[in-house]
Order: sequence, then structure tokens, then C-alpha cells
Amino acid sequence: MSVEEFFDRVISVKLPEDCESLDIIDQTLLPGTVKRINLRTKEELWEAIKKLRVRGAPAIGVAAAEGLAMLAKKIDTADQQEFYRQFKEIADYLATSRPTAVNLFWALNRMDAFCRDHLDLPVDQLKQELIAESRRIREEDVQISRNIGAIGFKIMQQVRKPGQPVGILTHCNAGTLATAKYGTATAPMYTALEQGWAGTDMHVYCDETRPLLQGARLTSFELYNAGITTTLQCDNMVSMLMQQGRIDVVFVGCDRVAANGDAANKIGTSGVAILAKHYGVPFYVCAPSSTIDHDTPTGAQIPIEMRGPDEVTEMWYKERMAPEGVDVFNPAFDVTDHSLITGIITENGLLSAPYEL
Ligand SMILES: CSC[C@H]1O[C@H](OP(=O)(O)O)[C@H](O)[C@@H]1O
Repeated sequence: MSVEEFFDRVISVKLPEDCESLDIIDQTLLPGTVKRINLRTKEELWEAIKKLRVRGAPAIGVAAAEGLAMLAKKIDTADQQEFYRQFKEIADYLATSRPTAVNLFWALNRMDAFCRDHLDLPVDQLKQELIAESRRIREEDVQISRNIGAIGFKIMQQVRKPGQPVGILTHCNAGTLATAKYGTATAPMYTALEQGWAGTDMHVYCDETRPLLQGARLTSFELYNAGITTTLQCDNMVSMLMQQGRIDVVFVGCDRVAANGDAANKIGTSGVAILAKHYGVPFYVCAPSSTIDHDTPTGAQIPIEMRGPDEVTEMWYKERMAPEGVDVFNPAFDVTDHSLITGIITENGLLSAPYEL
């Protein structure tokens, strides 16, 4: 299967030409079942984001933009003010689905601003323009990933030991499934393939990423199917991999970068960063500039989504693996201090400390 065929198979969000629904791969069923579902209402889209059927900061942004355009097309009025009232009501509702990934709010705000700036148009024409704007957000995300991939591929070439595949560790899924196409943390790997590297020129170690196992279910699924040498490990095995010298570089995605460079990403990322610092492994955050939140001064102000206990105690087990009623701590993200980040790879270039974003 070619890289392009692979992308076509796993593209996570699609807005069909008729714009009657938003079609997503239900990521909660992966890797065992690749099933596309058609979202037609704001409630279905909200639930899909909340339950991580569509997930990953950039993919959530694209889904929100294209989903909002799809829902706006169904608003039944010719009056611009009434159209905007209903449009804004949908956007505000979608904004309540998840709190941490800033791309959700960035995309909704961009669509809202576009709508307000074009309210002079007849409603039917405005609907088409909103669809076009949402597709621009998608295409921009593809180009953003390409730019991140090009920078990350250069880093891979720099850290590769002679005669060996470059050892890469990643946490969670910041791949094709989390974006419009190339991923962010995986963009360097896919770029390497497009630049003629063989899958055996790199060896990617995927953290399973408890409790929702995005690394096991999604990243290893993506990379293994793309023909890249892939190893899956439990999150508590990272130290040994680094101690054995197997990891040359860490690439992770992110959900929000604060103005001082602190980065929120999937829970467990900050631990990886601390280990990388200890073992002298370069640690890069791959961040579309839309993920950088200039209005949030430090990581301490980033809202961290807290999720339910079942994801920890019983979601993946035949029997409960903890006593009924035990208290469970289940933050979906943590914040990596900027002092632990070697560089932030954005579509506009590689940012290094001190971060003044
Ligand atoms: C391309 S960044 C994706 C980012 O989003 C993931 O969170 P979730 O699976 O809860 O949506 C994770 O933090 C990834 O790094």
C-alpha cells in the first residue's frame, strides 16, 4: 500500500461534497474495527468529540469547523441575523465538548469571525462560503503538518547514529488520526517515507498511553500499517528504553502551549520529558501555531480535562481491576514544563528556549 493509499484509508474526518453529514472514523473502535460514522446533528458531533470518537487537537479543530459548516447549511432561515443567532448557538454548544485542546476554540472562533464578516451575503451564499472556509482550515492543517514534518525529518537525520535506524519515542497519538492528514508528532516519520526512507530506517517506540491507549490502539496501528518498524511498550517502560540507548529523539503532539512554552499534552507526557532530560534525549513538541495560546501565560492556567473512573478501572478489562467505589484520579492531560522541551516544532519554524510566544 502506498503512503497516499494509507492516508486515504485512515483519514479521520471527511466532509462529503453534499455536506449532509460529517463522516469520521470512530476511533473508539480502532484498531479492531475501521468504521466510518455519519454525524448529522450537533448532539452527534458533540458526543463524538466528548467520547473521543474523533480526537486529537487538530482533528478536533477540523471536525468542529467542517461540522459547524455542515450544521449551518441546515439552518432554515433567509434572515441573516436569525441565521447568525442559530449559528452562534451551535458554535457555543460545540465549545462545551472538551476543555483542553485550544484548536477546538480556535477553529470555532475563526468560523464565527468569518460568519460575522460575511453577514451581508444572502444566507444561501454565506452557507457555501462557510463550507469553503472550513475546507481551507483542513487544507491549512495538511500544509502545517507537512512543514512540521520537514523540520522533524531534518532532526531525525541529525540524531541518527551511523548504520542504525533512528530510534524515536512517541506518546499518545498525534498522528494521521489526530489531524487532517500527516499528524504532527508522526509527520517527521511520514515525511521520511515520502523522502525515500524505508520503514526500517526508523524504529518508533509507541507508548501504549493509558488509560485510553491511544498509542497502542492508534499510533502503533498507523505506523505498523504504514510499514514503519514499530514497537509497542507500556508507559512504565520508557526509562529502560532510554537507559539502553534505544531512543535518539522524542516527538510528541500537544493540545495547548502556554505563552511561556509550557505544553499540555496527553497524561504521561511530562514524565517522558523528565526521563528524556535525565538521559539526555532531545524532546520535541510538535505544535501547529493554532495550538499556541498566547492568552494563557503558563501551563498552570491551562484547563486540564478530568475524565471518569471507568476508563481506568474497567474499560479494557473483562472484570473490574479495582475495588468498586475506589477513588480514581484520571486527568486526560498533563503539562510539560518549558525547561524540559528541547524545541517546539511549528509550521513556521523550530522554536527554542527561552520561549516568549
Ligand atoms: C496532534 S496532537 C493530538 C493530541 O491530542 C491527544 O489528546 P486526545 O487523544 O485526548 O484528543 C493527545 O494529547 C495528542 O498528543
